[in-house]
Amino acid sequence: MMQNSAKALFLFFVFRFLWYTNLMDKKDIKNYANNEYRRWLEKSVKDVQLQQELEQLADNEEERIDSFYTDLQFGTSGLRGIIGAGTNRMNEYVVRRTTQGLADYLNGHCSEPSIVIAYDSRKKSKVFALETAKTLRGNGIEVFLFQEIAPVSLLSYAIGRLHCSMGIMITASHNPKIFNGYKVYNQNGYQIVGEEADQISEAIDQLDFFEGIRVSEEGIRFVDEWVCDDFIAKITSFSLLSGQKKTLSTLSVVYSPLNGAGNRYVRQVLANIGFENLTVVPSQENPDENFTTCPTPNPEKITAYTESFKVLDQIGGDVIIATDPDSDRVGLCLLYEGMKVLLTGNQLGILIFDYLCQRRKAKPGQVVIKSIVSTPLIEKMAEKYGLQVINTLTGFKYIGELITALSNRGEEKSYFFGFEESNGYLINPFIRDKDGVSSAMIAVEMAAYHKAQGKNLIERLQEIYAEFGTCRDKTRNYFFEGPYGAMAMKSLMNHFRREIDDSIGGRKILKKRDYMEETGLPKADVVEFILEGGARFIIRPSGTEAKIKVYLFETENNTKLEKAIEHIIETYKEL
Ligand SMILES: O=P(O)(O)OC[C@H]1O[C@H](O)[C@H](O)[C@@H](O)[C@@H]1O
Repeated sequence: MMQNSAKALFLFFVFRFLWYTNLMDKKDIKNYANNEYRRWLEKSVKDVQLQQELEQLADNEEERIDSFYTDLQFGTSGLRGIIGAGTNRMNEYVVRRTTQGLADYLNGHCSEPSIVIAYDSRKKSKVFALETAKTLRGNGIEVFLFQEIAPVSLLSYAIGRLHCSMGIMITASHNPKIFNGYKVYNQNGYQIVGEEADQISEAIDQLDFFEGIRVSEEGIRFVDEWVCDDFIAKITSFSLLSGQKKTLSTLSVVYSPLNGAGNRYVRQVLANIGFENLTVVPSQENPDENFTTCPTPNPEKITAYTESFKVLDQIGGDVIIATDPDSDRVGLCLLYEGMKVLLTGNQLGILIFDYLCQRRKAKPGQVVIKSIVSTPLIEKMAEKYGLQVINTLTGFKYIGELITALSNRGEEKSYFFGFEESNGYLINPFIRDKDGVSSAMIAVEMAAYHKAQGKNLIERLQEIYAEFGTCRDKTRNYFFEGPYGAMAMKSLMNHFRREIDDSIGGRKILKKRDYMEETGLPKADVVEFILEGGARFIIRPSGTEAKIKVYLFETENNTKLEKAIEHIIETYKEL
């Protein structure tokens, strides 16, 4: 007879096959989830807390199904899920199983593996970091654990400085407080991709949540303070205005770390370059796992700036800078003609790129790396300076991968800038993920530099549009939650892939690119449309949240196209 865990594993693979081939119906999903739920109830009799959480799901079918219909999978940026009981949730069991799989992989590939672990200010981040550390120790892996919350970029940096084989960051980045997550970095400091990610996922899939996990509390080492100081000094060294107090003093900045890890680092770096007019938003200065005053701590969203606006109104000031809880994203708002304007991630990317081109002599042939969903205006700007642009799929890990390839060829110096429309920037290749700390520094310098010349950032942006052509960008998000939402998203993507060919929103389709076919990039569930009149849009399911994302690029404001796309999407929501 098949052992229980082997049987569960077998059923899981059958389920996974049916799910991916879209052969499951709602009844299958329900049955699978309910079986798994019952198994968790049986297996966790000794865990009082888990039993209580599971009992709460007994009368809540929707939540129960969503918690158990699948396992959390590595997406754009690691595992990410709602905190709670279940295979599709972030909890101690999921964290230990993931870590055990990672340990199995690493022990099979490395002779003396070591891992550095960081975490942000979220609910359970420290608990999950400790569980991760114990599971690694149980597998004989050397562990360095940060003693305090740390930005993603510091983790990426620490991997190299401590000569580790990998790094793990416990965070759900900019998501609301109910989420947490688990990002895995390789020895080069970027998040796992391709075959390595597949092999790690396979190692995890082999495991049960309750058996075969080895833990030990012995021998966890902490990361020394010098690593943090070293990181701050390194970032300071990339300043392009350091010590130019006359220019820097023209600007007044309000900064919000959005209750996350950026506070200490952004402040220190700005102090180091001699920037003094900084006011930190008091209610968002210290860690707050509830994100009480910024329920969605995402610098892409105007609502993340509500508290900053109050401070700006009190003290005056020119610019607001915000970094998200793991401090890999940065956003910028400014006062323009009496209004508070939030720059899009693309606009901020364009401005930083422009500033770097002006201040750091670009050498022809140097490389700018951006995702396919980030503004194409960069290509026109790059042409002027003789820079080469490389496009990647969404996920800064692909930018990290390309930088590493450059570095392996001894061409690291040819890296100029990397960016994604989702407010992710990297001005120097010393780390391999987007960095909110150095980006905050450069954004402040850039605003001061233009202000000293009598210009604000909107005026500079208009000059850029005048030179290279206007490119309006809009990113729209459409949420499809739960297992049936995931099925609807699959059908919706198939609709755009197969049914939309001639025109949309009154615009003729000139070219359509399906990234599931050969494009030179890894296959991905993305479809791109190039339309007459210079418009273009891309549609894809998010790899970090349960939503469809549409990225529009147009020369003029065209709501007809947006409405037509939206109409199709809304139809699928009702399925
Ligand atoms: O569009 P998504 O799959 O949700 O990803 C949006 C962004 O999420 C995270 O911030 C990743 O680190 C980025 O690389 C990615 O661009």
